[in-house]
Amino acid sequence: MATEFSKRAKGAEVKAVAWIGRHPGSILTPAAVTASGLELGWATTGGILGGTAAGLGAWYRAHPDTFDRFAAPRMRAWRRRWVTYLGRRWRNALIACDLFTTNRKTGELHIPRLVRIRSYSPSVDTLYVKLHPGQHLRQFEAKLPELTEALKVERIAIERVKPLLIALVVERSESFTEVIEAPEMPYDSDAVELTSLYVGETEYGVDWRLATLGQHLFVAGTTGAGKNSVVNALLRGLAPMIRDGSVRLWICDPKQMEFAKLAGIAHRYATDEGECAALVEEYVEDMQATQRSLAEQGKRKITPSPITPLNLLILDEMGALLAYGDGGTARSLKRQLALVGSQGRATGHSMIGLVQEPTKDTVPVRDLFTTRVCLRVTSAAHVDMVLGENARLRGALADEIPNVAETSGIGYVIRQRSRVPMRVRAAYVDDRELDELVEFVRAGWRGADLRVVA
Ligand SMILES: Nc1ncnc2c1ncn2[C@@H]1O[C@H](COP(=O)(O)OP(=O)(O)OP(=O)(O)O)[C@@H](O)[C@H]1O
Repeated sequence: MATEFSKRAKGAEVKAVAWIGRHPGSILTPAAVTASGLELGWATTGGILGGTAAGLGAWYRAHPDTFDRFAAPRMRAWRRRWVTYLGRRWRNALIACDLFTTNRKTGELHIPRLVRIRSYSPSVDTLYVKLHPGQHLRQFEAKLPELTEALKVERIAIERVKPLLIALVVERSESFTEVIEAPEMPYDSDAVELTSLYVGETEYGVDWRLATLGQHLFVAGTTGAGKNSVVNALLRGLAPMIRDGSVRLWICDPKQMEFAKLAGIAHRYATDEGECAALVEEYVEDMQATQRSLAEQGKRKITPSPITPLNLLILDEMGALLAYGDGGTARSLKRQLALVGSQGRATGHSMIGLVQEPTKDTVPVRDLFTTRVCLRVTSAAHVDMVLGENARLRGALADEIPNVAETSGIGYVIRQRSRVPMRVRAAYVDDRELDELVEFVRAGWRGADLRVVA
């Protein structure tokens, strides 16, 4: 560095010019407003500014989807940059945490600079930070608890982007502090919306809904993360259709814990590895029979009814089924699941796969699933394995969810259109509400051919 040879620090005017070079908007925006005021008149300029604000307001009200996708993240990032992390606050936090270097000759402090802020969601910001030579990600890692307090945020995670560039993923606040109540069960099958079933809430304070028809759902989360609550919330929403035989449950339950309650209302229910393999085989045969029947009738897809039901295959402990079994069974299971993944959507054969830990055995099949949910996991690497590349960098801090009961059911999904992670919480279905579901279904049971394999 040139400054190593001189005791003088860079001039303030040089720093100011460099700063303006990095933030051209800070000069160009006021300059454009002034030029417009002088050229077009102040009334016209006020009108343009007011019109822009009114336009944004109208967009916000009329089209929440596109506004939240395009405008909100940019406006939020801008506000965070200039209001929340502006100058002194950032500088003081890094000095307090000892995260700077000092020029030995001039005594000048080199504070890592915030080069970019992305604010994909209301509760998470990603801060791209340029390090100075001599600094390393490890120093930041060691100081994360102090930095979290200094910036007054909930949690910070860290990623290396490239040499001398790191990203701090800052979770500003916890969106979910209360347990979300189990959804009501609709009474009539007609009231069930198969493409939009209530599962819980999102960090935006709106319903978190998932489709079952035409979709395959993958839920990852360590033990106690609340995987079952995602499934049970969906099943409560489907209750009348299960009762009427328009939805059939095929359950592989090696653990025989919570889903054991559902054995009595399942079309097929299996526990050990051999039975599960037989169940999946039968499920695939059912799918192929439906394919033939659709071809004969010249139809492209089914409309769920007791004659052509939606068949929901629930695989608990998918990792155990795919990894620990004898090689031959696991291989055949993978082949069958690949068939369901690629062909089941038109025939009304949907899968829900639950895994405790994404491993090399579960990762290949993961791509068969159209919707993926990552609840609390034990390793940072698991997040991208479940949700896709850079999901953690964009704010999916599923490995940072504290390992306490109060966080069960909290996780992340990728928003379909923007590919940005969204923090969600599943509603909690307790034992009594699960019993209620079973009773409701059994009371008016019209599901044909009830047979428990276990
Ligand atoms: N959505 C939720 N909201 C609040 N608490 C929940 C939620 N889901 C689960 N819990 C709590 O967490 C506990 C563990 O949940 P659950 O057994 O569903 O986890 P899991 O991920 O299925 O674990 P495992 O893989 O061991 O079965 C539950 O007994 C309950 O107390």
